[in-house]
Amino acid sequence: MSNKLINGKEIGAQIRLTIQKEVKELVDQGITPGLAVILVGDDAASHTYVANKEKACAQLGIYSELIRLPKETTEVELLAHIAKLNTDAKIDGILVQLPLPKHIDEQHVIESISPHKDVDGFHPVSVGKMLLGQPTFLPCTPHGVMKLLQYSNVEIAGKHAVVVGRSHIVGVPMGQLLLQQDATVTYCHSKTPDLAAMTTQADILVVAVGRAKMIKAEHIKEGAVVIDVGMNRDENGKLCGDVDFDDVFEKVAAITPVPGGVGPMTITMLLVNTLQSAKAKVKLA
Ligand SMILES: Nc1nc2c(c(=O)[nH]1)N[C@@H](CN(C=O)c1ccc(C(=O)N[C@@H](CCC(=O)O)C(=O)O)cc1)CN2
Repeated sequence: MSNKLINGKEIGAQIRLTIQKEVKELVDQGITPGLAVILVGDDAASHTYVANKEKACAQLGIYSELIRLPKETTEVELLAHIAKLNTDAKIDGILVQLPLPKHIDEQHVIESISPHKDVDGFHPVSVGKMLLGQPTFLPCTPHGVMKLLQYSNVEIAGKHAVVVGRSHIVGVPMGQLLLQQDATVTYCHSKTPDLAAMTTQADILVVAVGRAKMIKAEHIKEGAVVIDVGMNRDENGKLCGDVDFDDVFEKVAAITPVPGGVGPMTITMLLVNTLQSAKAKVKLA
């Protein structure tokens, strides 16, 4: 494999070994970290991600509970499940798989999760603490990207990082975490008039927009590090990122592939957060 590739599977596996060891230490003290995942509806991709989360928990010795609910589930019914999990001593982390069916208010659901069990890092309390640089649950995908950069020895301080995309889940926290590591950060989005003029200034380019292969060689500065958060299907139904991998490859210093880049790190960081939550419970007791 080319040394230009930032391999999320390998880096994730290294981190998972550490988690496994720490989980065992907790279990030896009589505490088993527990994660509850709620899946509403029948989105095929969500089913895959949730199955992968369950498998990863089982491999690392984390207790997991999957609550599958039909797509007709009302918001009130969903909130009742969350209320129970909020006070369930076996559960350290609660994750509601997104996206939710349209009739359910996502933000309302996120805000109903106890901040102590918010292993997704989406609750306003977690977001506020993250912005202030205080210890909290960091959102899994941006946190995973930071780990990829760290494990790949990519220097961040003093570099120009350009984030394309401004979702609350990825783009916005991504820029903040890079800023906290002393990058100069530029956000780009659908209203940015000349995208290439911005992205060609990036030493580190993070793309999280959900549009297959939209970033081409013309958007890249020679020697840039490119992180592709996209997860799309191309015209042949093959999984691909937001970056046209083949088009940019010659120009970049390093790049994450899709699959095998950021995706596996999202699940790894969920396990990190679940462990962190279980450890915090021990400290409180
Ligand atoms: N509550 C949440 N919902 C969603 C999140 C999230 O962080 N919290 N993120 C995404 C989906 N996601 C995790 O839930 C996720 C996406 C992709 C992968 C992954 O490992 N992808 C593989 C390819 C998998 C495949 O073959 O389809 C890869 O990139 O190698 C993991 C997790 C939206 N919802």
